[in-house]
Amino acid sequence: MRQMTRHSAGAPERVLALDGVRAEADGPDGVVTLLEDVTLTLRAPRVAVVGENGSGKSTLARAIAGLADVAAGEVTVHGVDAVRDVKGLRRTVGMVFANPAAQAIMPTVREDVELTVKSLRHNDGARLGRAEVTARVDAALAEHRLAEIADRPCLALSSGQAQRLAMCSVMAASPSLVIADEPTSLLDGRHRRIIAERLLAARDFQLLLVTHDLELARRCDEAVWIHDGRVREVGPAGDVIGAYEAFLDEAVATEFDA
Ligand SMILES: Nc1ncnc2c1ncn2[C@@H]1O[C@H](COP(=O)(O)OP(=O)(O)OP(=O)(O)O)[C@@H](O)[C@H]1O
Repeated sequence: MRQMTRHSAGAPERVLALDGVRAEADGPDGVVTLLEDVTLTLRAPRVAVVGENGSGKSTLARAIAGLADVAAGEVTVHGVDAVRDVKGLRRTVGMVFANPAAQAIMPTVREDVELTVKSLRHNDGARLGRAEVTARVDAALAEHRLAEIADRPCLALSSGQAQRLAMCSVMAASPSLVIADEPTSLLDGRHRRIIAERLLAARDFQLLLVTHDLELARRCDEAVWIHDGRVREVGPAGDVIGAYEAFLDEAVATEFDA
């Protein structure tokens, strides 16, 4: 098989860097700041993002994927300017959203995966041949245990099946950064473990995993704790998750003492 342009050969070093990032949104009472002064340099292959509800984790993920209003600062994803180079970013980043129902574009499962595979190019810019597209789609469907429901309408999928399809379509594009926002939240026990193992075992992309599953987060190499729109801690996953758990224990204890 020929080398695909989106695989890592000749790709820049996998560094995810944010420098002084402020993200904003238009609220009912004017502009609100969702992230403030976020500066991070992440080189680890698997990075977890943790923090309480509303702390800014999804906003951080969206800022890296070019989907948030970055009002100040720089975001660089594997050498691509994520604020200005939308086309380059599309080739580099794959994002699995927290709400997978919003992610499927095409009528059926197979067509949705096929849409992604058809967008791939060989190093020389050539499109994939029909047989190659079919082979890749079949392989992706089998890998994500979707082959049996390949011809089912996307709108008829259960939440967990939709989440697996979202993951399959994203992975089929061979992005060098996969951002997964709560990718296992809707899955049953078996598929939660399968998807988690696959994400953690992967070596052909950098993973940014937004999760409330602290056991999963602990298994990443590095972690970022977001608190109130700012980076509270960043470092080895065990250390950061330990500090976050201690914070949660204290918060819960205070709640019951009051
Ligand atoms: N468009 C918007 N307008 C106003 N506020 C917003 C907007 N988008 C997000 N927010 C607010 O920004 C904060 C951060 O949201 P975000 O979705 O990033 O949190 P999160 O850490 O991912 O939370 P969760 O764990 O609940 O998914 C929240 O208080 C949210 O209500």
